[in-house]
Parts: sequence; structure tokens; C-alpha cells
Amino acid sequence: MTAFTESASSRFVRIAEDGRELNIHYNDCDPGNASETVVMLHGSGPGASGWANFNRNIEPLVEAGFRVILLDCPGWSKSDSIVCTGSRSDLNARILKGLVDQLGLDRVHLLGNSMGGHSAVAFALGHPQRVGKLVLMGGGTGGASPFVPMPTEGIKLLNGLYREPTIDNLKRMMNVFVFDPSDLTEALFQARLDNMLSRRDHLDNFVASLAANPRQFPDFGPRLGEIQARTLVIWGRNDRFVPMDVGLRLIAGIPNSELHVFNNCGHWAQWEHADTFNRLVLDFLSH
Ligand SMILES: O=C(O)CCC(=O)/C=C/C=C(\O)C(=O)O
Repeated sequence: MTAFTESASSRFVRIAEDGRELNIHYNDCDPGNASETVVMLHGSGPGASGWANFNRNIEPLVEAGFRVILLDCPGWSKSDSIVCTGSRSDLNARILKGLVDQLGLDRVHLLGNSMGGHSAVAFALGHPQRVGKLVLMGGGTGGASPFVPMPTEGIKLLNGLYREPTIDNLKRMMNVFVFDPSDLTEALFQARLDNMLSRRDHLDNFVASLAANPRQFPDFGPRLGEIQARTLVIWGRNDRFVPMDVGLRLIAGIPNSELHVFNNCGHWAQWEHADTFNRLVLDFLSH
């Protein structure tokens, strides 16, 4: 099977949101005969995109017969920009609903990273009948950690990078992003910096959104018991952005859930432990 590329799988869709039509970008890695679809939702870092977050995870799922869709949320990558003054998790969930409706997908599995996890939970709460299984990685509900001072050091660096998008600030953030920064290459830094600087409107609007509403990701804790979808929660023990106790809160709240913790792993389990992560997700989605 030929590997999908970003450019060959790149698509746009127009979705109505609060009186506007947003141009929303996604990648569609469709092997052509898939009976099930996984939608991957990226995190909220500057320069993030579905492809940047999940490029190590697409192929194994496609080879196993899944259609993989990577949604770029409004405010990231090639999607239109937006100032979000309410719940960003719910905004992303509305955009996801628009996308699955337009693609005619009745039911999808969701794999969310950080903000993408918060957004997957918002979608599952709003449209339970449209969700197969949930994979939540480094996110799933907002709210404070009882153990770790918040905002965490990672989120402080992330917000600082939005305000001052320099290579030094990017390296400072990425350094605490992963457990082992020696895996981060100059090419990766440059690609991420290029992504960030190509859309200054996204950076400015993220800062404006935070100023209007510092709590972009509401705490869904009290509603987690409503989620009926089977849920796999994945965390890095060394996550310095969204601490591991949030994962424990998720499995305490979601009835049909399980937790896998990677040791020696930061906020990007899907990248740092890609092979094991892919096997874990594939096994979970296939049984
Ligand atoms: O603030 C939160 O709870 C979410 C933070 C978040 O989504 C950070 C994600 C960062 C990335 O995944 C990235 O930059 O690639």
C-alpha cells in the first residue's frame, strides 16, 4: 500500500459556526474499502496540526483497514482562524459534527491528543450515538489538578510561545514537552516554527481568546459518568503539560475505561512511544 502524504490527503470543507462560514482543513487517509473511521484531533500548541501531531500513527491504522481523518481545528494550520470566547472543547466538537455530517459518517472512533482529548469528550457528551470508541491521550477534561500547580510549567511555556513566537521559546517549550529531548531534531523545530509563523493570525487569536476567557477547556468531570463509549486513556508519566492525575480522574469518571501509562514519556506519547502506542490503539479499536 502506498503511504499517504500530507498534500495528497489534504481537503477542505466549509462549516457554519456562529453566523460565519469557516474553511476547515482536514487530511483524509482513506484506503477505499474501510468499514470504520478514526478521527484524530490534535493538541493546542502553536504550530500544531493533525499531520504534525499524528504522522507516526496514520499508517498502521490505515494498513489495518481503518480510514483515518485528521481534523485541523479552527485556529490551527490551514483552517480558518477564530477568537474563541467560550468553551474551545465545545467549539471543536461542533466543527467535528459539521465534518462527520458532511462526510456522511454515522459513527466514528475518536483519538484525541490533549486539547483533542477535551474536544473528543465534548463530542461524546453531545452526540453519544455518533461515537464508536474513544482514545484520550494527555487530555479529556479540563479543570485543576489536585497535585500539580496550575497552569503547569508546560502550559506556561506554551502560552509564552504564543505571545513571543521565537525559536528559543519554541525550544524551551519542546524541551519539557517530551521526556527525552535528544529525539527532537533541528528539522522538527524548523517545521514547527514555519507552521507557527505562517499563521500569525492564529497566534494572535489564541492570545486574544485566552484574554477573553482564560478557561478555554471546561472541566467535564461531573459529566464523565454519562459517557458510554469504551475508552482507552493513555498518559505519559512524565507529562509536564497535563499531569497524569487527570488520567486517573478520567478513568474514575468514565465507566467503561482503562488507563495505560508510559514511563519515560512526556506529553506526546503517540510520538515518543509510537510503535507501542500504535499496537495498543489498534488492539483496542479492533476488539
Ligand atoms: O491546556 C490544555 O489542557 C491542553 C493543552 C494542549 O492541548 C497542548 C498540546 C500541545 C500539543 O499537542 C502540540 O503542541 O503539539
